[in-house]
This record gives sequence, C-alpha cells and structure tokens, in this order.
Amino acid sequence: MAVYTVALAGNPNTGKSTLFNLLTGLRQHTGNWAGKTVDLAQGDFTHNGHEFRMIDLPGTYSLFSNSKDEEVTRDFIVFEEPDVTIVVLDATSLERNMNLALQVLEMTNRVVVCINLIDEAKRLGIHVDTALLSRKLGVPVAAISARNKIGISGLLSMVASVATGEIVPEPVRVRYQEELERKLAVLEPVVRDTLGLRFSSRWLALRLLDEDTGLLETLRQKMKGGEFVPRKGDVNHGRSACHNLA
Ligand SMILES: Nc1nc2c(ncn2[C@@H]2O[C@H](COP(=O)(O)OP(=O)(O)OP(=O)(O)O)[C@@H](O)[C@H]2O)c(=O)[nH]1
Ligand SMILES: [Mg+2]
Repeated sequence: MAVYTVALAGNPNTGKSTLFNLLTGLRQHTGNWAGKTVDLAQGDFTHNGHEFRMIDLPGTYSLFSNSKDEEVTRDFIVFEEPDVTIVVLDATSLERNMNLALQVLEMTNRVVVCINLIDEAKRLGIHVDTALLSRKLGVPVAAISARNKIGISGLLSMVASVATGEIVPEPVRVRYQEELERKLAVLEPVVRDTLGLRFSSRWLALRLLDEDTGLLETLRQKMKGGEFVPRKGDVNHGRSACHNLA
C-alpha cells in the first residue's frame, strides 16, 4: 500500500511538534519558545486505511536562504516533494503567519492550511472563517487545537483527500508589481523549458530574480549528482507546480 509523505511547516511555536506527537505517538520536544525542532523527525500514522509518514520540519518565518533551518525546510518541500505539506498557522496571529503560507503556496499546490491554537483564539474572541480563507487561498483549511485534540479528524480527511488526488488545490497566485511581473513573464518560460514541470517555474523564477544563490547551488549539486534529471515536458501529476501558475 502507498505510504503518503506529509510535511509539517510553519512559523516557530505554532504547535507543529504538538500535532506531530499527537498523530505519531512520538515525543518531539515541545515548549513555549521558538526554534525547538532542529532536525527532521519522522513518524508514521494511519487514517481511514491510508498510511502516512509525517516529517516535523523546523519552524521558519520564511523560506529563502537566510538560515540552515530555512534551507532544510525549503529543500524538503521542493526536492523531496511530499504528497502533502501542512502549513501550521497560529490562529492568534494569522496575519504574521500568512507570509509563510503564501510562500509555500508558491512552491507547491499540495497544501493543507492548518490553523492551530483555535482554543486560544476563541478565548481572545477571535473568529476564524475557514471557509472564506479556503476560498481565498485556494487550498483546504482546517481549524484545530493540537493540544486539546480538537478538529484533528477533519484535518486528516483534508490531508488524505489531497494525498490521494481526490482534491487538487489551486493555490492563490500573488501578483507582484508590474516591473517584477514583466520580468517573470520573460524568465518563467525559460525556467519551464529548462527544468520541465517538476518544480513551480514561477517560484523558481522569483527565486532567481531574488538572486538566491543558495538555492541555485543546491539545484546545481542535485543535477550534478544525478539526483534530478530534468526532462522536457516532465509531467508531475499535480505535484509542485501550482495549477494556476503553470
Ligand atoms: N493553547 C494551545 N497551545 C498549544 C496548542 N498546540 C500547541 N500549543 C503550545 O504551543 C507551544 C509550542 O508548541 P510546539 O509544538 O513546540 O511548536 P513548534 O511549532 O513545534 O515549535 P518549533 O519547533 O520551535 O518550530 C507549546 O507550549 C504547546 O503546548 C493548542 O492547540 N492550543
Ligand atoms: Mg517543533
């Protein structure tokens, strides 16, 4: 039977390891300070007859090449191509957390947004409209409390639907200023012709325009090591290239 890979990404301290521990029965370090998870922990769980392998990624505020943690998280999402990436957001600071979610949505369409600490939001009188958010972002959105075990089966149903391809999310496309969009329009087809459809060409073109040399070096190493052989017209079965970005 297929084992689906599920990655947990999100800002530090949003409850990723708490969710990971709840689902896998393992004991990743959790606590109320940032940067606890440094290595990639993995564990297994099943849901409705499906098997999943979950990877607890380090918490990051963005996915550029600013730090080892950012590179590890970015490389996992892009090169390991998890079947689903769950972006865990803190319900009490959605605006700040959304930055990372939008970055992940630029990299892959296989995303479920998970709004955690919904108990805390309720206590503070914050109402989160998951249906509206889901429409705006173009991906499934679940509200949960990992600590209080609320909303978990709803989240897992969404994860299973994306993993099996029953749902193919169409993430929102962030539009940048005119000048950047003009450059993207030139560069993106070149990236697509060179690397095929395995990666989101829009995301890669953005990274190139940002002169992300760390990413370029990683890509170069992978191509040199034969880990990744680009093929023209490579079809990725919906992986990594956002449908409405292609
Ligand atoms: N109130 C509330 N607290 C939660 C919930 N989920 C997690 N927490 C708490 O949030 C804090 C951070 O949780 P972690 O699971 O360690 O967060 P993390 O995202 O793995 O953090 P890093 O590894 O640093 O990125 C801990 O004190 C948890 O107990 C929740 O649903 N409600
Ligand atoms: Mg953690």
